[in-house]
Amino acid sequence: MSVIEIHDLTKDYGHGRGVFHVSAQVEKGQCYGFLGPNGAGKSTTIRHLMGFSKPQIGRTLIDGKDCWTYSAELQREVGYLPGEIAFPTGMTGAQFLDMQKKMRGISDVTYLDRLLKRFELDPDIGLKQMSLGTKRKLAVVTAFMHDPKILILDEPTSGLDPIMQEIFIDYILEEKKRGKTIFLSSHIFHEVDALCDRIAIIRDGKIVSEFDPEVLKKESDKIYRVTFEDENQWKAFTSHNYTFTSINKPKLRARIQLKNSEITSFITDISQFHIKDFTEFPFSLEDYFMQFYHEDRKFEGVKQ
Ligand SMILES: Nc1ncnc2c1ncn2[C@@H]1O[C@H](COP(=O)(O)OP(=O)(O)OP(=O)(O)O)[C@@H](O)[C@H]1O
Repeated sequence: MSVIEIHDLTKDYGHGRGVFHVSAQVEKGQCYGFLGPNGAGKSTTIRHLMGFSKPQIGRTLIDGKDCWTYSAELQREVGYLPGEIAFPTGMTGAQFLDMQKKMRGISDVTYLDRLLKRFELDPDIGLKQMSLGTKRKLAVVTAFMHDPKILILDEPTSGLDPIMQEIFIDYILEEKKRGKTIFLSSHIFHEVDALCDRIAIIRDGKIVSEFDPEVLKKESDKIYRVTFEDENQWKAFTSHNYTFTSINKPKLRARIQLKNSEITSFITDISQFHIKDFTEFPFSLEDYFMQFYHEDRKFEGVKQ
């Protein structure tokens, strides 16, 4: 049994909005990422995992329990970091944390103190006076103060500065090592790449690709950029029957995309040319992702 299960989840808000037949499984100790832009359906999926919303079709389960039926129990146990959080006004961060401690029945504050230190959060400030970033840190500490086994994170690092983003990523990696199961949504490639064992790309409420990023990196085509000194050489090269992803005449450059099996013959071919520069572009999750969002603009021709 997987720790987190999404089966055929559908919520149709009309006009093509919502999520449609989404399925995913997350095993114990795994970090699963939902990658997509605003409005793709990430928060809708997460709201169903947290039992805030009832599926029209399909089901979501955590630890084998239906998220809608067992919503109160799961909401207590799971570490949930919402995309946006509205804090009450008229109290300090410390008072808010005290309230949360009581609600959750936490008496041992060792883990909470560790979190406050780690995220450099001074809770003795009024919630109203807190900057957006500080509020975000408070949301993080609140979500994890009970040291939950399962973390559900909606765009976890949005609103954090780059240093805090790194601290957060290191923290999640450590939690993963401690065996926690994590489901996160994001539109930040670096975050997803650094954390996730499996990634689903979501577009218009549907999963359009699901993969293990390590396998994809190994198996994906390679991109090389070749720059020439001489226009005739550039012309001869670009008239070859390769898959060119861009051709730049003013700079006498071309980018080509090769399957692993084509590399040897390419190296033999290219050795006959006078080359000014030869660069391999490593696999990029962003480029892979963009394929699904720019399918109609395959040949851009202007990349440098
Ligand atoms: N309660 C609702 N009623 C109507 N439409 C909704 C509702 N909730 C979400 N939607 C629509 O469903 C689509 C998916 O929204 P969702 O919030 O899941 O996207 P997202 O990928 O999390 O993006 P964002 O980062 O902008 O929240 C959007 O077009 C949104 O406007």
